[in-house]
Amino acid sequence: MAILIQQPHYFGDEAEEIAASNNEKEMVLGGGFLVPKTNSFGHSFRDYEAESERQEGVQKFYRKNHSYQSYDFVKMMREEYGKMKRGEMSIWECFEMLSEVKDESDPDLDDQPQTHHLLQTAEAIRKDYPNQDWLHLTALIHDLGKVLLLPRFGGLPQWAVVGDTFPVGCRFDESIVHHKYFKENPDYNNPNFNTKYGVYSEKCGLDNVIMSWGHDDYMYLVAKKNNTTLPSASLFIIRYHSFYALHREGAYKHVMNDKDVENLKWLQIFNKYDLYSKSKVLIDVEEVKPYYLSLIAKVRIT
Ligand SMILES: O[C@H]1[C@H](O)[C@@H](O)[C@H](O)[C@@H](O)[C@H]1O
Ligand SMILES: [Fe+2]
Ligand SMILES: [Fe+2]
Repeated sequence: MAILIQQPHYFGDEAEEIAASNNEKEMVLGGGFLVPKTNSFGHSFRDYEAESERQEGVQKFYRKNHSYQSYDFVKMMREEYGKMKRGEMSIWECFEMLSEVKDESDPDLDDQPQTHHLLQTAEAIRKDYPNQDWLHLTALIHDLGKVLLLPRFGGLPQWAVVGDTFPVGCRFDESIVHHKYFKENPDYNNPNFNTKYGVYSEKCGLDNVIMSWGHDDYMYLVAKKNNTTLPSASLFIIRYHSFYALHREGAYKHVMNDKDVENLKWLQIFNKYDLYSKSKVLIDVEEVKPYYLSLIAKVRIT
């Protein structure tokens, strides 16, 4: 899969301005994207304690995820999957493969295929930011890394593909969902890895921080390997969209550099659409396909 697209035009302060005007819009009913109060099960979004038909499965998922995602495990996966020897395909082909993919980590989604989630995110963000076509494409592809669950990509278990992500090699922040399960992680009691900075240093930049392995980092590696010309904000969104401890809770800011701070603004905009567009309202793929194909047409397949 190759991703080569024209560099979008946007200015440093634009994210801030857009975010500010969008917040205003949210106050006005009927204008802009409205954040729903509840998910399709009638609970608040991302309520990991709420009793629901999803709760037990999600909890089991995080127990495994937090126990097995260690520094050594991630290093090994990055090395292996960085080789990119799983074949070539177009973005749309890859998108279609996600119709077979379900995400067991998500308390807000039932068993609807991931293709719906991608279209819901992309269409919601497109309505509010009609001129930022790079954001539309970013939304359409941000979860494509979940193909790792499919046999062709190694059929990885859910705990190694989905769920929130977090840095390894330093202390697991308390704000991470189901933090208690980290006690079973081999790094938890390792003095090299369980301090505030661990193997990192102040403002070293997220680029130098190793994140738990999953669909975010994989898709980022794919984009990089193909010498994508997507803007750095887009790559940042793809790579850190599951890093809720950072973009929602404000943890790990001490390792961010100035560029990260800039890109985080776009990620925080994107996150509202990624999270709150999850609903039972389905989008007609055939209707919107030509638009997304036109975006992908700016993309050269190698
Ligand atoms: O359950 C969800 C889902 O797997 C998303 O794709 C991921 O980005 C979220 O952070 C995670 O919590
Ligand atoms: Fe995701
Ligand atoms: Fe998503």
